[in-house]
Amino acid sequence: MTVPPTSPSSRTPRLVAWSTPLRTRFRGLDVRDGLLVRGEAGWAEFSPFWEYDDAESGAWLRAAREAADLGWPAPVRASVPVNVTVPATDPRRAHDIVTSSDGCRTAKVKVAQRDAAGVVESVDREIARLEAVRDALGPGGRIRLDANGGWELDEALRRLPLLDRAAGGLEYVEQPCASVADLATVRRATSVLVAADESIRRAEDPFEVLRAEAADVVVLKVQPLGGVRACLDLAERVGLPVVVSSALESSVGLAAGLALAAALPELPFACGLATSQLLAHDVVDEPLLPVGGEIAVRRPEPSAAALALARAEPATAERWAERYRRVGALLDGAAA
Ligand SMILES: O=C(O)CCC(=O)C1=CC=C[C@@H](O)[C@@H]1C(=O)O
Ligand SMILES: [Mg+2]
Repeated sequence: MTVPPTSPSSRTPRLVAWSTPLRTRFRGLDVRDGLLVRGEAGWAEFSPFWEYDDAESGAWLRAAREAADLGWPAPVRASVPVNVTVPATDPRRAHDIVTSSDGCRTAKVKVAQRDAAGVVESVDREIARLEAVRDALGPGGRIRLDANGGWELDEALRRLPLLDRAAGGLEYVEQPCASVADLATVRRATSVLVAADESIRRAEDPFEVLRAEAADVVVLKVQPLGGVRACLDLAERVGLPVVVSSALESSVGLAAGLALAAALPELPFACGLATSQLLAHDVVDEPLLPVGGEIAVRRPEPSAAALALARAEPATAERWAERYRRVGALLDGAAA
């Protein structure tokens, strides 16, 4: 599909909408979709989750324009260690996901998932998942949790010691509670390190986490934070160890996360960039997947053959083109 340019910064964009089933349900999604945008510097991805409004999607478009129009700063490393991502699934499936992760030595396990009625998953199920993941990883692997802010403070304080024990030691817990104040309390009251994700990428003021001494680690995602350069700048100003994570993109979007991880001066933790493993189809011939637990830094291009399986239906493509135009108009209006 070819559409007229929406802004002077993207003169001859070509837009292709993609869509794929997920191999395992993840953050309530069974399907992931997005838009690929071609600019003078290469292909970019614009894929805010559908529940994000146009204002919040502006940062995602800034990231796409950076990729399409400018490209990224030079890498300082040729490959990036990554974690396998384990959705809130049953122990057998969790075990399989880890053993088929091509050598990942770190697993990030989703916890605190709520069902359609809003009831949080039982700690017994979480324990069973962690035991399966530890069994699959062996004693040397690392396990981190991601609660997506889903626990109340008292739940986090009650569950974390149990989950720490079931995992045979946790590397850290990502966003155990929603508020910065609760993150700070969890950090003070337990021995488990705390990583901030939503408190950075969806916050009015990402530095509140610093002032409250609420985190040991920050998770940075290129699209929600407005691009690779914006993330490098934030990392420098925050001064805490950074984990680069995906927003469940296709390999075209993952390449931006890889570029960020490759350009950071220090990279002490495995990054959450192995999420092409969760997609049934990707948009490139050779997706950005780990080999021996690391992803080689490169920027793959979408291919007609891959898109034959991953192209969105016309109605979905039209929704994406519309959204891209609306968010672009909002950004350009705000800049004028
Ligand atoms: O960090 C990873 O292992 C994979 C990425 C990941 O977990 C996420 C991707 C997209 C949306 C988020 O809900 C989720 C996260 O919270 O980190
Ligand atoms: Mg997270």
